[in-house]
Amino acid sequence: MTAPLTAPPSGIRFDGVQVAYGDTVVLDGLDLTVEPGEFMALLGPSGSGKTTALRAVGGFVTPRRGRILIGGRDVTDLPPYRRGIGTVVQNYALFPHMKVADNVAFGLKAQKAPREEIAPRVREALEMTGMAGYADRHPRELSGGQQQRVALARALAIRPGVLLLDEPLSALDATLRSDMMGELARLHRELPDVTILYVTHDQVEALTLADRIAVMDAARLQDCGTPQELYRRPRTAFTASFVGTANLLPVTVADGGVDLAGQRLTVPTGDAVPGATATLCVRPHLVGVGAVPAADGNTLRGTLTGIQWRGATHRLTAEISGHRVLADVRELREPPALGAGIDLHFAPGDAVLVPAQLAGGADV
Ligand SMILES: Nc1ncnc2c1ncn2[C@@H]1O[C@H](COP(=O)(O)OP(=O)(O)OP(=O)(O)O)[C@@H](O)[C@H]1O
Repeated sequence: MTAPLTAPPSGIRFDGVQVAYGDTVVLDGLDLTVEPGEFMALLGPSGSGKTTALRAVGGFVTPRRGRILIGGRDVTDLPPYRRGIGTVVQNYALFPHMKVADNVAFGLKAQKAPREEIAPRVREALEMTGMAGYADRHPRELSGGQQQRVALARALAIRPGVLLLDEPLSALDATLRSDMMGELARLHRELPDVTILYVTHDQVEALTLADRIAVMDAARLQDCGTPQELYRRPRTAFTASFVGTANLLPVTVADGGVDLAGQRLTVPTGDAVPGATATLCVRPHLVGVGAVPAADGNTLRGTLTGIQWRGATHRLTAEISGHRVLADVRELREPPALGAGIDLHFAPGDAVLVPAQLAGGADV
């Protein structure tokens, strides 16, 4: 009987980490703490520095400045194999000439694990990933999803304190991806001491799986919080549009609200200074159709410019004072005609004011 897959709890700390290639800084002073056992997603557009951050933890790139700590220990100068890390990348990177069991045993052998421990730990890792029946196959005899499970088993076999996952689902089709998301959520529950750093540009994966999301853009950390915090209370227009869909409207702060193209809207303004420009963020599913009394919310008058039937919902696009506003509403029995006047409304508490961004508009 082998001990279950466990690892000493070890969080990750990025301490002012800067990575550059030649003159180009691709990770700029990253400060971020991933708590022991936490599932942290690094979310951001292509080229934002997510993979570089992950590779810095793995020891595959060397920071020009700053330190990386794992479990409180400075590992910046340690080679990858001495960091106690399991890694899974997008295209599996299995050895094609080796059987599944040998692929999974690879890290254990490299670590010079005692011979008698290898077979049981390979079995255990294959069981955890639902691949126990495939030990004698070659990777080419497996589907993409199965190969990805083997790659996960290989990473888990060394009982890592930290698991690095770089776009592990992006090569899979939609159904498999959804199944694998369920599997990863289960593994996270079953391995509560393993700290997971998960790189993705897919907000659904990040929102579904992560305990917290670090939002990256242009080599910098833009925001970090729980999925709910980032979705409900984004701190920047970038976060609002990258984590979920957002209506982003350019406004001027006024007393007790904001002005949108001359119309006063009642919204919480926090410590924003009257007269300052800002961006108002309202999620499309929090926008309703019809006018409401001023005491109940804000009414926006405009013209319907688009209507999309999405099964259970309709997505309406309206032009309001020259700005595009989306409303996701329950399927309408009698949808209004394109070009017709339309009133939309939202509750003051459903709007969030963020610093002004240059280009407004919803991101679909
Ligand atoms: N070995 C390298 N040499 C030079 N530039 C590199 C190298 N690796 C990455 N870069 C550059 O660093 C920047 C950040 O790359 P990185 O892979 O971290 O981004 P990413 O957010 O993970 O993007 P993606 O989602 O496309 O993988 C990019 O502009 C990329 O072109």
